[in-house]
Amino acid sequence: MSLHGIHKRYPNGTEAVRELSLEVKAGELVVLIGPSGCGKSTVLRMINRLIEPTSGRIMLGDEDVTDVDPVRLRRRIGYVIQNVGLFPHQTVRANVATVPGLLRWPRNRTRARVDELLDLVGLDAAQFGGRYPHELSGGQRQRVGVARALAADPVVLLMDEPFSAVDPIVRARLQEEFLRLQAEVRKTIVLVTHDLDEAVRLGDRIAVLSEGGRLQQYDTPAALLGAPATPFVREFVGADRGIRRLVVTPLHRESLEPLAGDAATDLPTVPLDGSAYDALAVLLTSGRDRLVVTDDGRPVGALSRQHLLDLGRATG
Ligand SMILES: Nc1ncnc2c1ncn2[C@@H]1O[C@H](COP(=O)(O)OP(=O)(O)OP(=O)(O)O)[C@@H](O)[C@H]1O
Repeated sequence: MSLHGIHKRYPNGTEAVRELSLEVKAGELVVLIGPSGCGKSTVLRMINRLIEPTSGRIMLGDEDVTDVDPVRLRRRIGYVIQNVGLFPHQTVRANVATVPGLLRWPRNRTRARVDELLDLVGLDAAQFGGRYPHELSGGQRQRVGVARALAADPVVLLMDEPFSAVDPIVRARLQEEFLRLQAEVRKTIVLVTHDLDEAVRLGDRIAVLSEGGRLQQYDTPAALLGAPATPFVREFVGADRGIRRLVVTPLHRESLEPLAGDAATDLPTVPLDGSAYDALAVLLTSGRDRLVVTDDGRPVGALSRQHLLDLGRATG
């Protein structure tokens, strides 16, 4: 999908997006981030034409979305928003079945798809399928929202602050689950957030926008944190970017310290396929100074708190 010089001027004269071009590769998760009012939601809603661009083109494959009937377009583009927007008087199953219903799928195909999706987002269909939204927790509602957006196998998924209405612990879990889900479905996703940690954790690439939808940098999380392209980005990613960079720093076998008898102790462990940030989190929550790194359950090396903090400094 690609945006070509899109521009939005609202009737009151606000230039929400002056001119933005962006290419999103198939199967890639791109995060739009920037200060409040910089035009993130406007960009997202132009993609599914809840808002009409004043000028510019948005291409989905080789089709210009401004040539497509907006209602049909929205059936091909999943949309997840902050407070989910589930239909309150419909059950979980009926909510997830919304788009297949509009597309007039046969009943048994819809039913199978709904059960498959509830399973995919970690909700037991037998237990939750018949409930109404008010009978769910915030995190469960959010999962139903994601299942509903994926129901008709959309080409693109748009997500506007999808995890911000839940508390930080639930949010972290939803983010984890969502990463696993995305590894399975590999959708082209554009996600808006104002949370840099979320952007770094979820994004394949991050687009940092400043006022008027101006693109300051479009890069991988590691590149963005390691080499901010403009003073605006440097300011935006902030002084603690060394710590944030740990999120995208893998635990290389070569960077571990030798075990030296640690394996026989009760030190906390972290798997080798975790990040340096996971390791630091384990240390900080356990209050220990050292941990053991495991591969397939077997100890392969150790890491000290100091070593991890040095890693953050060296890469920041
Ligand atoms: N319907 C509208 N009419 C006029 N101006 C609008 C309208 N919607 C948004 N704006 C203005 O357009 C600009 C961009 O708004 P937008 O909601 O896209 O920003 P955002 O980056 O998503 O903000 P936030 O992070 O606060 O949600 C803001 O200055 C906003 O006041």
